[in-house]
Amino acid sequence: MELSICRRIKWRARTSELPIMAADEQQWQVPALVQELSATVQEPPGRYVQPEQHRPAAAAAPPASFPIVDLGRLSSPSPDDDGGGGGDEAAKLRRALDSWGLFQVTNHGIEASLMDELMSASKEFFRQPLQVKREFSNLNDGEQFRAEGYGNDKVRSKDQILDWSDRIYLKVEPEDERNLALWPKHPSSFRDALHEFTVRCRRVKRDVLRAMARIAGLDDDEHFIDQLGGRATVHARFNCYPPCPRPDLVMGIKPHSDGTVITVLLVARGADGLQVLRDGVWYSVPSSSSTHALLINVGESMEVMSNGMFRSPVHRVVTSAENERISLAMFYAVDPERVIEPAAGLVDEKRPTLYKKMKARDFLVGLSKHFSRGTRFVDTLKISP
Ligand SMILES: O=C(O)CCC(=O)C(=O)O
Ligand SMILES: [Fe+2]
Repeated sequence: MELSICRRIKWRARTSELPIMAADEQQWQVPALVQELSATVQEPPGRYVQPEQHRPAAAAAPPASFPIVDLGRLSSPSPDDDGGGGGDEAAKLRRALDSWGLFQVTNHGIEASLMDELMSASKEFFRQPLQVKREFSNLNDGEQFRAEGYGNDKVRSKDQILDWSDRIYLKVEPEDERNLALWPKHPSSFRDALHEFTVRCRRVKRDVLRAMARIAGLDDDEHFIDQLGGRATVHARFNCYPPCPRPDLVMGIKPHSDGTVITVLLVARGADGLQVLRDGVWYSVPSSSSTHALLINVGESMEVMSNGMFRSPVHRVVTSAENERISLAMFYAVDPERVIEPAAGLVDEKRPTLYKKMKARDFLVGLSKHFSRGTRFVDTLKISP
């Protein structure tokens, strides 16, 4: 009884933006949940307000040529194949990789109904009362942070500007008892839909990585897939961006590039807000819900493995005063015990090794530090010519 009251008090402290108290030095590490703030405040608290130079000014309109790749055609080479596999689609993918590092895929074989079901189950999860969501909190005993679970990202310093979003972060592969224990049990459709989506996404990842190996000119189509290793991890990150009374002041997620090999992104119907940086300009990524396309973006591990041939794009999410945004990012990462390094086939006299190699486990540690600062970890691995 004592213990449960104590936990409740800690949790209450977390749900309102209390001033930092000397009596509780750790208070700043446990900020409010943004859903709670969204329902109660007229102005975002100071910790969420970006300095003027980082606020989201209006983004440029998306160019009409934003890349869309037909995955079915990409993975079944046609007679007019140019050697890159998948004919026209491979050429489109090559252009997408050279330009944006981010593209939509259609004809990916995942039913629209499964995608819709997973998005509605996620919405339903976030809509539940706090005490239900709390069962999956990413805080042990209300204060000890762990990556998996429901809540905020780790707060690393008192002056860190916080993102206007809450998230559920789950390890979906390897799918074992320990990881499954952290998956939400409510709503009842959540687990089944996530499991099914995880299984169906494997093929999407495989086909994209094969096509990328061919485009890179590697002898072995399976190179990038093999580099993931036997104990490769897949994390699912469900992002919830509640409406913000001042979208001009905050970031849903601050600029970052993903640390993955690739990320597969599923966005709920009609949810705008994702932007990608190119040549110093922010572009809105078109919302793809009507076509049930998936978005794919190159991660920093791939940037290293391809020796800089495929660049990982910096992206961010801006919020809206009216609409909530829900998205799911599936992060495909290298087995933590393996080393991430440029493919030997992509290193020669003309193109020397551009990135230092690093054990995937250490890479992850570096990444999470840089994520909270809004800087690119992969830049620290660059070898100057
Ligand atoms: O919500 C989105 O569309 C993007 C999310 C994202 O960039 C991430 O989770 O890494
Ligand atoms: Fe991202």
